[in-house]
Amino acid sequence: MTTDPQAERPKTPAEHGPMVLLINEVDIDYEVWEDRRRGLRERFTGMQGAGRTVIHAVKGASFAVYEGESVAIMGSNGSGKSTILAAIAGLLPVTGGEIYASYEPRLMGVGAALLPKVSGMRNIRIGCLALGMSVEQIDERLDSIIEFADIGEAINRPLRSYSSGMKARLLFAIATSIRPKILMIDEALSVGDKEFRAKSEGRIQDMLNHAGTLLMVSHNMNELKRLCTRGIWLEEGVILADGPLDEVIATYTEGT
Ligand SMILES: Nc1ncnc2c1ncn2[C@@H]1O[C@H](COP(=O)(O)OP(=O)(O)OP(=O)(O)O)[C@@H](O)[C@H]1O
Repeated sequence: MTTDPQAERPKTPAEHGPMVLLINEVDIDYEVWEDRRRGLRERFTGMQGAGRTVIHAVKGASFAVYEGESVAIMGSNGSGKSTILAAIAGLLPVTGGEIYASYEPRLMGVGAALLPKVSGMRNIRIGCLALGMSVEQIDERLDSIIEFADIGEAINRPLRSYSSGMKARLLFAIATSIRPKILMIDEALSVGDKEFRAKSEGRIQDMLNHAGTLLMVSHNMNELKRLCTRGIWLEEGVILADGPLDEVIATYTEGT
């Protein structure tokens, strides 16, 4: 296991294919305006106002992922896990470093961008178009997506009327309707019920059996153990450990 972020990354296990993702010395900052008013005097004299703050969410992160790998990303709240996945998906710019991907990574998160006022059915069409499917391909797959989501009549209701679990079912059904080469899951499975989790884990295993690659953020260690073989521990935006999942979980559990 590598504990020094500067040290050499773990070697490619023989059973894995070529490198599909390279994260090289990546920094990601957020700029926020915070309210620094501290009292009446400051408020009336205007001496103190809102101030610009930069949050360094990810600091010098480097790792490579190989075809067929399933990587768990763990760490405390606010350690930068979602930020790094969003940057890999191209939803956030990096402040420094580079991200290279051989295929377009597909991100599934509970907050993923579907349209709240539009029905589940129309959201399927919109989501599939965004994945690059043709209208004919969507028509072909529509029934199986609806069947996998399995949310009954709710499929005709606007998305904003869905529970978080119903939304996750629909998102997962869309995101995996064409077997993705690189799938990233950000906590999205944990909101589903037992039956949904079992079904989606089956689909993920199938994807991994077909040389797909998985990056998964979860606070549920059992879920990570079922699906992943490698772990990356991120804390305050810095990678503290990267290696076989059991070892990284042990180090993480001891260290928190
Ligand atoms: N949109 C944003 N604007 C400003 N700061 C943000 C934004 N999103 C996240 N952050 C900050 O970036 C840091 C990393 O947040 P991130 O959401 O990546 O953490 P996380 O590891 O996914 O946390 P959690 O386990 O709670 O989901 C935190 O300090 C957070 O406050």
